[in-house]
Amino acid sequence: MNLEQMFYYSRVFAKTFKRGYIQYFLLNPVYNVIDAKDAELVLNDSRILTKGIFYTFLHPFLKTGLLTSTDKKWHTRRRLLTPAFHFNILTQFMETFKSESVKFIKTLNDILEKKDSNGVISLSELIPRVTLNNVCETALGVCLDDRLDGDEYRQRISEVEESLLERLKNPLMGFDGFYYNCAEGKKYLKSMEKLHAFSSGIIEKRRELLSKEMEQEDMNQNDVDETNPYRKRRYAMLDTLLRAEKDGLIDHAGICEEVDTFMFEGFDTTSMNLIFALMSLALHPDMQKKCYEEIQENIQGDLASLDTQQLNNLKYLDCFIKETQRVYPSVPGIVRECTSDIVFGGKLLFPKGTQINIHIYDIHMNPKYYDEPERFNPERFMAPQAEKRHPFAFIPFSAGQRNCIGQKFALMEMKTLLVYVIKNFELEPVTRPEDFRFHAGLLIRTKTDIQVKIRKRLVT
Ligand code: HEM
Repeated sequence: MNLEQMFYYSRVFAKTFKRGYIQYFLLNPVYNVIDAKDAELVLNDSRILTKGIFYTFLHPFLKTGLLTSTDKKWHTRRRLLTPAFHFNILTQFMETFKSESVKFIKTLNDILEKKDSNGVISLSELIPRVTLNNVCETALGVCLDDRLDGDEYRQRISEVEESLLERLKNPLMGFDGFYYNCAEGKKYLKSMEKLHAFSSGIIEKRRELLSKEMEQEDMNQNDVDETNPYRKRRYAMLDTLLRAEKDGLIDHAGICEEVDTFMFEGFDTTSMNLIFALMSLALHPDMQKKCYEEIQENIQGDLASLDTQQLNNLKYLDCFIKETQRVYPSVPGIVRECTSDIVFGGKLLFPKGTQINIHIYDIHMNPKYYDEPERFNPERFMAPQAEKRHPFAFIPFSAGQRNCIGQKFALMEMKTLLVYVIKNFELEPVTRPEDFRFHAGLLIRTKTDIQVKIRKRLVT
């Protein structure tokens, strides 16, 4: 079975079985969750915080950073890193999100000015550059340049994903002994070297910048939060880790695994979400118009003073992004493993080793929670419809203790870019959902290049 068929048959199973169903992977039972009630039981259960076997395939790349670690290590790291995503820190990132958006608008204008331009742009090519720059400049505090080539990094990430997908296609490849002796496994380890060299370059650069900054500031006097002088000041993600290293709370290897994790989790997820949001805006001119009018109503003047409060006032845009995440969830499924025998609701026994595959995609497409689930309709996220819905029927960022630590970051970043694009351009469709098929993988993927046509917006 190829990866497109794998994606397709998972959907067929969901429609056929309606509640959960069981399969086997590498001799372990896999319980497939396609209902919000079951997802709630699993995601809220503190006995099931360990990630599934599939995540061990990522260990040579991410080692055991926040995404892949478990037990005490995960708790300690999550506690250490949570303050780095506090609202006060995120608001400081607005300036970067805005300047990256300005650069993106300039790129689009340059494309339009080219003599033979027909205004068609490849979102799949352009958007990942913006999101990788954003995560590097904010969470990691480093600008990409010739020494740190973002295009090369993205190329290596695609190779890693391809090698990992080979393991999904062929059950024999699931066994480490077999995989790492095959050409595919060797290629995977080779790509690792380049990726790790890239993240080490980032850490080295930030270490240099930080020590200069620390020399300049009087730590004892300035190391407090202005809003509460009794609390320690918060730092962005990599600075938090470098400071924790000084206090002996993490070592260099630990910092490397977290930087790899945040780069991997932080840019492609947001890219896919933005790509499908822009495609959906192009496909639905009426919704695009509503977003534009809302922006005009709430954000007067130019966008230089755009702030988080103004973004929060854009209620329709928020629903539009949610609907994009429902129909095109960047992470279509997540897997947990039972590390002991677990009984659910007094009747369902999951033996130790059971993999629990939570199909976010199928939960979002479940007609029990969404009328005409295939129809793209942002209004379904407005009150009172949204309030009546099961809270686990919409889980693009997962939920419970191991939910996405970067969700507020991602939403702020996406809203900022969308406001800039909608204010400056009108979008027309080029790629339509019927032109592509998804394939199974870590993220929602299609082989088709996703394109839209842009036209400069005439201010009326
Ligand atoms: C639209 C964008 C995003 C989506 C849809 C998304 C989705 C998710 C999901 C579903 C998970 C759970 C994964 C699992 O259990 O296997 C997750 C975890 C995680 N995400 Fe995100 N994510 C996004 C953006 C980000 C960003 C921008 C960052 C960092 C800057 C980030 C960092 C992480 C990390 C570190 C974890 C692991 C958390 C833990 O296990 O404690 N994500 N994300």
